[in-house]
Amino acid sequence: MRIRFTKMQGAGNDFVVLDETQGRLGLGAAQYRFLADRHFGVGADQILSVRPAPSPEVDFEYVIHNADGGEVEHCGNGARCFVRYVRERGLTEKRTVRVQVQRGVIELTEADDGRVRVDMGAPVFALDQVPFDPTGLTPVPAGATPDHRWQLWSLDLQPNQASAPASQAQEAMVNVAILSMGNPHAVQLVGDVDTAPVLDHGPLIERHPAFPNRVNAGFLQIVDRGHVRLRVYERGAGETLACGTGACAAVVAGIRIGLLDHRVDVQARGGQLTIEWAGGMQDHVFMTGPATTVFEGSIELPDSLSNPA
Ligand SMILES: N[C@H](CCC[C@H](N)C(=O)O)C(=O)O
Repeated sequence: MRIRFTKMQGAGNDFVVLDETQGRLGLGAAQYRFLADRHFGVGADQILSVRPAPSPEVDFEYVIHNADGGEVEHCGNGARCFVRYVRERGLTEKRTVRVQVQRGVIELTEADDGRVRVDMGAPVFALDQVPFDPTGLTPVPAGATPDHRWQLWSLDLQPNQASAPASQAQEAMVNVAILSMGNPHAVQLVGDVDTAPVLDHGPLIERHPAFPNRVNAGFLQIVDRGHVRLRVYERGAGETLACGTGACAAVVAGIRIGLLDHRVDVQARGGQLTIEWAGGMQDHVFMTGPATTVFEGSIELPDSLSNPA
């Protein structure tokens, strides 16, 4: 089957976007993995599907699959590309678009300067909704350091000696803040993102048994109360050049710990995002950033992929 696609990126987080407004393509995990494959397919961190509104309250449905083929609840950088896509293709004239995602409804607005502002919804801190199972884990004592005003958890990163190469088989204890932006995040403070063990510890955190649905692992460097640097080892995709929900989770964690103001510029490896959160448990998080169409194309999906994965 040959399908058409649009390649897009938001701060370097890249996507294959599929127009399913005229009907479903009926793709499965193996076909999403193929599209995301940077050698045999198109190459992307996530695959975004644009679908018709499932109810009169919204304008579209937005479905996200990670590079590993798994469907996920939310994608912030993808949301900005979504609104750029539907406006560029004339699928809507609206400047503010309401979109149904797995976690609920989000509002996307294309600003005059070409950036896109997304209402990312409220963060979720209830551990069972992340989900996160603290059984057997050690809570970091609140006040352990002057800036720890929020419960962090110590994770024991026992690499699987059998699979981890000797260079990576380092035991480690990391203190993480746990929250959800619709998708799960574990954020830790580091002194320098450039030297943080993102590729060593990222996979160990992603698959830590305390996260029944796995987790996105954020490495947050505080520059000052209005500026941070961030790297994210994403669930189902590995380290990406930017992670929108990860930027939201990291800034929310920094504000709750008492280290950040309510509007923060986040410098990711692929670009800059601006995150705003007033700090109330019901307050929504707002993200502003770029969205770019890179190219359009078509690709033949091998018939062998159509068999159930
Ligand atoms: N890897 C994420 C989904 C994509 C999130 C990220 N690309 C963003 O911009 O928010 C997860 O499994 O929850």
